[in-house]
Amino acid sequence: MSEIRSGRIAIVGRPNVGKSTLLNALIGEKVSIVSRRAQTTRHRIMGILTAADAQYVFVDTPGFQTRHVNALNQAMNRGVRQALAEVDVILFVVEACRLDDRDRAVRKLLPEGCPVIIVVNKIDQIKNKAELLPYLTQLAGEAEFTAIVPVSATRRAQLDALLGEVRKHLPNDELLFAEDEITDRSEKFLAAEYIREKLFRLIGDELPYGATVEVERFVVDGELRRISAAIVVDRAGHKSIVIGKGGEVVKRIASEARQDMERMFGGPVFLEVFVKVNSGWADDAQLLKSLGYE
Ligand SMILES: Nc1nc2c(ncn2[C@@H]2O[C@H](COP(=O)(O)OP(=O)(O)OP(=O)(O)O)[C@@H](O)[C@H]2O)c(=O)[nH]1
Repeated sequence: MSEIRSGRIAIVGRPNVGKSTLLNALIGEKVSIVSRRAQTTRHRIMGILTAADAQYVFVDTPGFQTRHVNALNQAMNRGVRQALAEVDVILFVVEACRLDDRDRAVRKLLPEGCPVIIVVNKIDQIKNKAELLPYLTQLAGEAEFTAIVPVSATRRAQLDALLGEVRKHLPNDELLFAEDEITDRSEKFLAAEYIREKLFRLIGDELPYGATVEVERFVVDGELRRISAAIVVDRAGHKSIVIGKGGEVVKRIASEARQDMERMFGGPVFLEVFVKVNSGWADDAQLLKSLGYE
């Protein structure tokens, strides 16, 4: 087996060329979360693909606004270039047989010295493949690149060829992120897990059987995550155990879970935890009664 390589990859291109579709096709629908400890760049990680011989870390590029690219001032352009210069490979996505001024504006933002792979997407739309050749020749004349790879993101065609090309430019000979630093679970799922874990740790044996955690609200507000969660118990008597004297227990659960979340999500968290009695039983009893059962 060939040695493992890893590195950071940015996907850029004008709106609608298929960047999101391509990312999803490459990494699947899963969103990987990386613990704060493992974060080393100022890029946000969009997804991680760990294959047998390579780990591809896809990052977004802050400030890369191709929509208003003509209005960008020099300083902003410099910022974008700097951010892009920190990645190891850039995928510059264009649409098969289409190249306009917006593509050219994006191309101008690409930093020198970083390998650029031109990804010609949507080749499934080209009926006559002969059309592709003059287009590729035109592209080759207009942009600096290390490779051109035609693909179809929606049909998942040529993606292995693309990854093979990317791999050649990944600089590290070890994983950027170890298995235990990455999770495919959503942040919402993890939020519930953290609360559940504190609940078990702080109440332990006294924990009422059947207590569950439901995240009722998870809103990302800039850097801040606003989370409301309910600890649901079966009986009113259980509620007071979870709340504790003067709310002591639930406050501690919330505070410790919040610290874990901030570490994992890499930003401030506003966490509200309340305790709720599942009225399901009562409702069922009421229903049975109304139907004539006791
Ligand atoms: N036929 C075809 N359509 C595609 C392909 N890839 C993406 N599309 C379509 O192109 C449209 C735009 O795709 P997106 O992935 O949203 O494009 P984007 O570049 O992320 O767009 P922005 O978020 O606006 O920058 C969608 O309707 C996709 O279904 C492809 O390989 N073939």
